[in-house]
Amino acid sequence: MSTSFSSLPVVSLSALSSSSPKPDELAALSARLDEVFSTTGFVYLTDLPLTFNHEDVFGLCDEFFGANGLSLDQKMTLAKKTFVKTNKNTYRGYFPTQPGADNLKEGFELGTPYKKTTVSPLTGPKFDLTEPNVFHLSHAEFQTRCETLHTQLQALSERLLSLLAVALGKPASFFDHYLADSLSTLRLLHYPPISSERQQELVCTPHTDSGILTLLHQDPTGGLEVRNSEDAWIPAPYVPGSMVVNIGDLMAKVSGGRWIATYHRVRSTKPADGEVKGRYSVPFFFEPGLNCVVESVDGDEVVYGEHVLEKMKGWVEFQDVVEDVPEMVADGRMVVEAF
Ligand SMILES: O=C(O)CCC(=O)C(=O)O
Ligand SMILES: [Fe+2]
Repeated sequence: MSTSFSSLPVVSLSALSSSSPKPDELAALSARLDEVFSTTGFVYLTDLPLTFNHEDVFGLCDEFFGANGLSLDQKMTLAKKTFVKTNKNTYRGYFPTQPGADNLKEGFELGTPYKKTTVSPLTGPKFDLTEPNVFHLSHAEFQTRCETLHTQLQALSERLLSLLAVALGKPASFFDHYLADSLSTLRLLHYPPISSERQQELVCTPHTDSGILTLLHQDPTGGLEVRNSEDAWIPAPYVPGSMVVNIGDLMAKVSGGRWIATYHRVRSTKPADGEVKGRYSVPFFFEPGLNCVVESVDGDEVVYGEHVLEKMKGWVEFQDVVEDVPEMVADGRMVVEAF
């Protein structure tokens, strides 16, 4: 049950760093994650089993969006089809800031770096959620680092999921079928500094995340806020060395409402004098494969690809391309509504 928390809990993952983790430490970690996801839905995780520190992660943002990063023309060669009709990529790649939009951010998204061999019968070639990643030609080494970070965050998600399975009283392997052909997305985000003529309070409007788990790196700028059970917005400031991890809508349903998909938002912070960078954040959205049957503890089920296509109809960056979706998921939509 959501509580009137006034700060986010901090949980150490040091138990995962050992090559042979102690069973009692893993059991304690599983119980602690269950507790925080049942009460706040959000947690800072520290002692992360990643080879990337914050400097490495935000270095990727700087290489893409920073003063010495890609020009707007270069970024637009990677833009999704909604923004550049002649581009082929619909799901992965760049999205620019939208004039007049509530969410004032640009982003670059990549998926699991696997080589796909078949087109999904669910979406067909016209709208392909398993399309390859796109990178700028001069970015070979950047590509390797982005894809390695994706792989490490996927591996960490897998370990968190097995701890969460145990918390639900299921075998540690309960969520393993989520891992086949996973659609997980790594998103590099840049919130440009707000110009004085556009004093906008919110740069990312209140929402819950739609999927399973989100693992977020945020830079020291601050501005992330999380809503408690009394509808108060609680600041979630930068904690060095941590990631903010939260439950998505689908995982809340999988757990039968035991875990909470908590509303969150980002407020603009006043730029320091001479500040031109803005804010960087890097969410990793753990997502199952397109054909994965996601079953809740109450026995409801949905095919993940149908869930995500349904959600995309409400997302601004897919408005053009999702026109084709109703025919493609005609049967699946009924299942989604039931779930
Ligand atoms: O930028 C952030 O700190 C949060 C971003 C977010 O909530 C999202 O992309 O879903
Ligand atoms: Fe979010």
